[in-house]
Amino acid sequence: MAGLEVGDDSSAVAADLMSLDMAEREADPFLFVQDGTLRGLDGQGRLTRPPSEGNSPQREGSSAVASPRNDRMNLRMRRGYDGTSSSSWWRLRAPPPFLEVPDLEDPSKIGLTRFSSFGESSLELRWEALSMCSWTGHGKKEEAVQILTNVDGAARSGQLTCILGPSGSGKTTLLNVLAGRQSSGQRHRIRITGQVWAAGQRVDPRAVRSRIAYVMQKDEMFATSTPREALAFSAALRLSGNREDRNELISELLGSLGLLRCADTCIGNAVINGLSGGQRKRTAIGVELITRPDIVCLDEPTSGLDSYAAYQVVRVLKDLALAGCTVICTLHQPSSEIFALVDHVICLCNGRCLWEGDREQMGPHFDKLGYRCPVGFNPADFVIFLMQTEPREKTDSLIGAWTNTRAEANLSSSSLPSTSPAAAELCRTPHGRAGLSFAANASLGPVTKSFRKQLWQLIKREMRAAVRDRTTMTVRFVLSVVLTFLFGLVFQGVGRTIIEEEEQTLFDLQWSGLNHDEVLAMRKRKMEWHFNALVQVALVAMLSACQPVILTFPLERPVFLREHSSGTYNVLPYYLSKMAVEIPLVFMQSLMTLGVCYVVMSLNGNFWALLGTIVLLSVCSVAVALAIGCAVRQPRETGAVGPLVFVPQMLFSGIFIPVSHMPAYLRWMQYCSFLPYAIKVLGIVEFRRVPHKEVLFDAQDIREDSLLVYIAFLILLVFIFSLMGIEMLRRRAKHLF
Ligand SMILES: Nc1ncnc2c1ncn2[C@@H]1O[C@H](COP(=O)(O)OP(=O)(O)OP(=O)(O)O)[C@@H](O)[C@H]1O
Repeated sequence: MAGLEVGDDSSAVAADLMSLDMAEREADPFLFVQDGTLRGLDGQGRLTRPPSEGNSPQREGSSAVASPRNDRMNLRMRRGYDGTSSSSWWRLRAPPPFLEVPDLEDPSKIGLTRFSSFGESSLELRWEALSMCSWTGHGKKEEAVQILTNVDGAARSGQLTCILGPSGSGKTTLLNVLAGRQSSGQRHRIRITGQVWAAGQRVDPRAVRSRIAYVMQKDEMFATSTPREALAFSAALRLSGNREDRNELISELLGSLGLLRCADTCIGNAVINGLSGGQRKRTAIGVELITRPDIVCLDEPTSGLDSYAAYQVVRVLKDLALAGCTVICTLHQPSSEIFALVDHVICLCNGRCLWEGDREQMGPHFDKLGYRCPVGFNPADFVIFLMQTEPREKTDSLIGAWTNTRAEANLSSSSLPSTSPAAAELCRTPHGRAGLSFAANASLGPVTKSFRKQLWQLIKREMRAAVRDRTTMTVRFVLSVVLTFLFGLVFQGVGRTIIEEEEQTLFDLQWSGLNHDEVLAMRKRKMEWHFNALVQVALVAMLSACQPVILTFPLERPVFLREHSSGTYNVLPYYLSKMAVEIPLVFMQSLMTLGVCYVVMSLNGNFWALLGTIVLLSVCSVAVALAIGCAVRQPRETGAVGPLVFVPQMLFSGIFIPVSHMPAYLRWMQYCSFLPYAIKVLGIVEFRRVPHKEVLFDAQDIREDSLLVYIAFLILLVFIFSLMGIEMLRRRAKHLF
């Protein structure tokens, strides 16, 4: 933004404004002075917020109103600078354009104004002798892999702590353990030992992880949501308080993260155009910051970003730390600018701590050990390079030297944390800026919302995604239309022919030169064609219902896992929301498919009964597709496993060979196949009025009196596949952390 320069004739005012700076800019995100320039007026040019109350008694009740006039502006400040309460007007030079939105994208101009609602937590996180061991292989081949060995360290509030180290040194593992996101135990074949202390008390990070925000390396978010919607979703499900307070917090976060300009742009992904990498990362951070956590852990927040975008992200983290949070992140290769923002460094090498301390101390420490960082070199690069290029014995001796230094320091220190076994509640003490500027939001605390609220928020998001995701919507309906027309034209009028022929007497047909057996054989053949037409309708319904789920669910699953791990919602409402949005969509698809086929193929059965069957079949197909998406280890496997499940459905549909003619040991598979049941129901509805239908029914193993059993089986399979999906999703979520 263009600032307001204090004119030469207003040097006294400049001095006043400069003195105003320190207190004001901390209290009011829209007012601070930098290099003699008043910055941060709102878009209307009004300074609407009073300066901080309580910081300075003589400023109580003061206010400022600014208005542009030509290239100058008048700033009137009603305040008691000199103990009086007089009103004064000062002329300030205002370079055009004056009415400009604050440039929150520029970190240098935001500085201390960010995260004003984050109160100071004065929380120190310490860890001692953290070790993690994992077992791989089985039996004689079982092997223990030591991933972390006796790692000590600390991270303080108000500081940006960075875990540095080469690839595979254990940075992510350490961060996961500290954030309570590392599973352990017999089942996971992982053992974690050591102690973690927060605010002077021993804690199990897993028990307090709702107070620890964790931003994963990959930005897993709904591509069709905007940053504002993503934050609103997170706030609606994770915060108490009323909507106004939540909206205020969201606006503050969007501003603090520099996302105001793109707040209403889709986040996007590889397929959908959207935010830049840096904006996406800042959105991911914002989603986790919504609960205003005490501790924020970020895994490689700069990976995949260009140097400036990476700088912007780390600048945000620095401001978050300055606002009072304990911020810990892993960094792979920080640039000099980024490294200059870091306060505290933990160097990991082969799962062990090589050094830990304030950034300024890093150079002198290695210098003392004979490793001087050349002038102009990035110290972070220098140390990482050192860890990778020095022989193992050297790095081991460096680690040993650091361990000894630390042990000596510990012996001489009497400030060891208390050993109370009770898990400390990681709670923020609202004082300082938090109390001043965001008192209204004190009511916003992290909560778990009711099942109904979770379901409603999830359905809203799913519906938005379904409408906005044009590609999937196109695939959904174009696939149905193309296949429907193709099959419709191939089987054109198949239903009418059979009825017309039924109306002819056998006698009439025999006049055409055919004998009785030939007439019956011809009728049977035509009935089979008619039946095959129904099978094709069912196939179109089944494939067009499962395809969009197979396309989109694998991409969404990591989002679910992230949100579930942060306690945003549970498995059941998530699954039900997917079903709740899919059912109306498959209903429309089925209506379109059957509507066209009914007319073009001249089908005879009751339209609504046929439609009901097609919808039930489609829902079953969706449930199976979801179950596959939940079951596979990697989302991309869905595409390979899908055909394995859907192709055998056709085998048991009776078009190729009746089930009764299949080998006995394969026949059980028909009970797991939903397509044959749907086809049998369709057959019964469609051929109800057709004479000699028994011939077809016998060939296809269809029993007219079992209609309700077939329908019940279909409904049962929907439930079974849904339960399987829910259970597998639950296991996946449990296995993650
Ligand atoms: N659950 C596990 N079982 C076995 N080995 C593991 C497990 N988790 C991590 N490791 C191993 O521990 C080492 C450290 O992994 P980690 O992901 O923490 O490294 P990193 O420093 O974050 O690497 P990068 O910078 O490449 O992400 C690696 O060799 C990894 O293969």
